[in-house]
Amino acid sequence: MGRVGVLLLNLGGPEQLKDVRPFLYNLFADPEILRLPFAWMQKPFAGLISTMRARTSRDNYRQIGGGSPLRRITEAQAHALQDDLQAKGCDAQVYIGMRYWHPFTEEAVNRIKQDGIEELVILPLYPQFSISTSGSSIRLLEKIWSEDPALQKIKYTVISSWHDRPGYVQVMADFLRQELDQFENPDQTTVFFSAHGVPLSYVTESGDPYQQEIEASTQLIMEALKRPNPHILAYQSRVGPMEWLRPYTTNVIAHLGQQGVKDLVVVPISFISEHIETLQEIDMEYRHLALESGIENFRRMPAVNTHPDFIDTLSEMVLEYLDKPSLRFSQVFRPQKKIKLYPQERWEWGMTTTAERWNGRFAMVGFIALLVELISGYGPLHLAGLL
Ligand SMILES: C=CC1=C(C)c2cc3[nH]c(cc4nc(cc5[nH]c(cc1n2)c(C)c5CCC(=O)O)C(CCC(=O)O)=C4C)c(C)c3C=C
Ligand SMILES: [Fe+2]
Repeated sequence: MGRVGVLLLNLGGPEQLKDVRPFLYNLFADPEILRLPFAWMQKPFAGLISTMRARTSRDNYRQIGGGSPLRRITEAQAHALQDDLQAKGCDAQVYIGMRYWHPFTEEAVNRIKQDGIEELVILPLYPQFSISTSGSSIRLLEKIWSEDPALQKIKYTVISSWHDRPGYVQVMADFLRQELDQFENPDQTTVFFSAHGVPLSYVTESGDPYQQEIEASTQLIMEALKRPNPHILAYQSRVGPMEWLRPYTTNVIAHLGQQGVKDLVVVPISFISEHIETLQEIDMEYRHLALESGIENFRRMPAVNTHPDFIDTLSEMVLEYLDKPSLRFSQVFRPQKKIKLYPQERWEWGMTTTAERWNGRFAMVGFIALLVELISGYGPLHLAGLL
């Protein structure tokens, strides 16, 4: 076996309040997160939306100490995984590649190259695959690989999804059981699985397997729990005006309260590390909503973070994939079709409907450009980095 590397992929999070806007810009500049009909719109829109969201987002990060703990936890996971692999006889180097903040994926790939890694296991730290998370990171790697012949010499494999790995399911069930045992009536407590949402069209139009994988994980965890608790699944963290996967966590919590549910344990199903969605959204916003709605005992299951059983699952997975035939970037799920936001049109001269429509669009672009400048103090060309 040549020099082995493991590349952990994650989203990244702002470490300080001043990082929030540029972090949001990176996130919204990704077409896998925010889909626009024309590529040239992406950067100006990312500038606009990141500026508009920055204040709310900063307030939320302020409430959890002024930044995301994601980097610290992912680094601790990487160290623990490296030690565990070593203990199992595999001398691997573990790297972290974040999609939207430091340490960026590009930095990790440079280190992998410098270290002369010959065999690489690529492991997204999202148990369930989504176009917007693992998919986006893998697309980026595919692009970096296609531009660098030195990388093409590395034997790599991708673990694109691990939502049904028995070790992951078991550790989630064990964590849930421990949390339930804190209640007076553990078997009657309602188990509330809360997953990060995605826009509905990702699933219905692009075939994102995310919802199906979330539902499968939920089912498997309940089976491994071997308890009779009522359980429900909902989706949190909706951003923007589009419809996202339903039901929404906020609606379900309020409804359960109205129905007389008193004991509720929230399981953050799509997260394996603590971050803003667990520490602020669930622990603060949803707790407040639950108590207001009549729920008396509200607890949240902690994320598995660096628990030895979880790290053991990760290292077993890495060792297994080193022995398997490799999964190439091109074999990872791709959207079945790009969402068409605008119908295809054929140009006609004269005062036709098509001309009217295009006039309207150009006027809208001009209006948005004006708004961008008013809100951010920079023109769209500045935000796009062209001036
Ligand atoms: C399974 C995990 C995640 C999915 C699916 C996902 C999709 C998704 N997210 C946004 C928008 C935002 N996400 C933000 C932060 C954030 N999201 C995830 C995970 C998933 N996102 C993580 C791990 C984080 C980082 C958290 C941290 O601690 O810093 C944010 C920024 C925070 C905020 O302002 O709320 C946004 C915005 C979209 C649009 C989307 C699917 C298309
Ligand atoms: Fe997100």
